[in-house]
Amino acid sequence: AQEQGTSPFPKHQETIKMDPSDQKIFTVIDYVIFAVLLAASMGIGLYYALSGGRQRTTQEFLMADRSMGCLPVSLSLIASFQSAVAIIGVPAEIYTHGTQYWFIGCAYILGLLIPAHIFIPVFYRLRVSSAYQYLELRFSKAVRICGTLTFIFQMVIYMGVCVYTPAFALNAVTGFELWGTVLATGLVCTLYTTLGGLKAVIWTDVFQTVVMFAGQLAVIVVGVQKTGGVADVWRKVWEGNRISGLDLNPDPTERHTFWTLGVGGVFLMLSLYGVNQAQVQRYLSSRTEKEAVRSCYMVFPSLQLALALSCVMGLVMFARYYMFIVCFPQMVIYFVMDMLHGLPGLPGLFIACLFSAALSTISSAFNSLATVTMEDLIKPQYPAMTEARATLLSKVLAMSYGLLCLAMAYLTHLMGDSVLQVALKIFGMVGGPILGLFCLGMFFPWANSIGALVGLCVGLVVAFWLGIGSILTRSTRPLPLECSANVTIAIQTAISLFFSQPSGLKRFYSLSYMWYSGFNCTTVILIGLIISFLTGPTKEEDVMPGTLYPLLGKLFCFLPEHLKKKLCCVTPLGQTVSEKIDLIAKNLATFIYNVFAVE
Ligand SMILES: CC(C)(CO)[C@@H](O)C(=O)NCCC(=O)O
Ligand code: NA
Repeated sequence: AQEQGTSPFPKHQETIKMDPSDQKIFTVIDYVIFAVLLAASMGIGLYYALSGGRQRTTQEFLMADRSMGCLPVSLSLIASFQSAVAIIGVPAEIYTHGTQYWFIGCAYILGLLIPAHIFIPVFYRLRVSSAYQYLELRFSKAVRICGTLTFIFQMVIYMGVCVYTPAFALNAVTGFELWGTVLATGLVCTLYTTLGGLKAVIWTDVFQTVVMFAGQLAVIVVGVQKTGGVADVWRKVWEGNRISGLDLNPDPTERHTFWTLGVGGVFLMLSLYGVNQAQVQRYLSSRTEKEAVRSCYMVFPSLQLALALSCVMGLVMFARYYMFIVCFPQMVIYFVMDMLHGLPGLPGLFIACLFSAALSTISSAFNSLATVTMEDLIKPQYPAMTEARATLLSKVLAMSYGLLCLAMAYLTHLMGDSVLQVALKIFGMVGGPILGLFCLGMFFPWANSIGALVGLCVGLVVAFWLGIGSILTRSTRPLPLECSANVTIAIQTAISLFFSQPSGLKRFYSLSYMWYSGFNCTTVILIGLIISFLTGPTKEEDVMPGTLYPLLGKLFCFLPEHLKKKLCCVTPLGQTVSEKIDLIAKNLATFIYNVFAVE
């Protein structure tokens, strides 16, 4: 064991291990608290399996009967993408690089206003059940399927990272059994998601978000006390240069600046809060459109609070261990255990906080994946399927994705330890092109189906070229694979030689990962528009009403009316036409399903 205060950190990660039985970090109360979290989540699942409509329709299982109020929806919205990755990763980031990352909070303003006033009205008024249904209404079936597959890909990798990260960090510090933890998380989550459907997912999210905040708050309060009070913490982080001013450096390769975080972050937020099925499904499960918009607004303060808590935790941690330059993610867990041991119940609360964060994210992933697989891939093929069958199948799907999640955790394990950057890179590399696809459809009436398809494909290829290139050219990282190290080195050197030759490309690869969403979104829009104009742009009259948002018309509001009409879509999207749109959408959807039923 290490001595406190003097040198808690050795150079090697393995030696930060604490033996739980040796130091008595966990008492009975801690285990009880953790068990209560799991039991309560299971209980909520069971409650919704046995009450209400008893999850006998897909409307209830996947859409929560479209009856949710704005408070549970808003807490559930922040829980979806706030996982243990953020709880561990953000303090580590603040510790190592200072508070610059905090400026991502600026991106929350536009990143939530735009979804609330552009994306939610479009999706809500079309009465879709999956965001990808929009792509079929606007473009074609092929675009819908490609969009769906891309989303599935994104969420499947992401949930592997989510379930693996807390288990790995805990294992490294407290000796918690790694695969036991992964299995427990995956199975508990699969069970309540499969039993209770979206209602259970949303209500467990509410409960878990509260636990998440409580755990972080406990660490901060105890941490500040043990490090000598607020003034002392402030003095140390100030002297340690951890309070960053606004960095206005326009260089796009600079990792974190106001521009990459505050502007690039808006695109990241749009891809998560605007078009990601997990979130769109929550908006659609709201009672009314107004409630959906209100819940989006309510995300703002909660998300700021979540960000503030994790940033402050990083600062307190710095005040405690300022003599060490870098911070491993596992160090955050070490810090927490160092602070909380000897205070029965609190270590358990923090473990519950970590798992709340993880559970609420993967449950959203399971349910949204089941939804898109059902609504976008299966139902259109078998439109005559009975409701009972469809519901059973949805449950089987939710469960299968749960098991797939365990497999993905294993894959993440092979890729080495992954934290904040990995998660945000996934959002940018796969979520960015999806965002581009929706923007292309909503804001550009000329875009056609071929343009959308080619745009998405090119966007994904460029995204992966950029993403993989950046990993391979920055080869200072230690190799994560122990087992087949030789083979890995050989392959890595070969690929990095291929990737790192021209110096212009090197600059391209070093683009800040915070720009990935914006860059990839733009690629899809540009390629989509070019291909659309080459293959014959769609006329505004031919676009299904209600699928367009007159963004260009609003941006160029100063132009004369006839020019605006010629240049861009000016179709109004008022509440008055919404019922008409509803009807057309429904008719068209029925028509499409009937066409496929005949085939
Ligand atoms: C999605 C953001 C950027 C919003 O602040 C944040 O929640 C975050 O950094 N998430 C990291 C991914 C995760 O926690 O799984
Ligand atoms: Na979460």
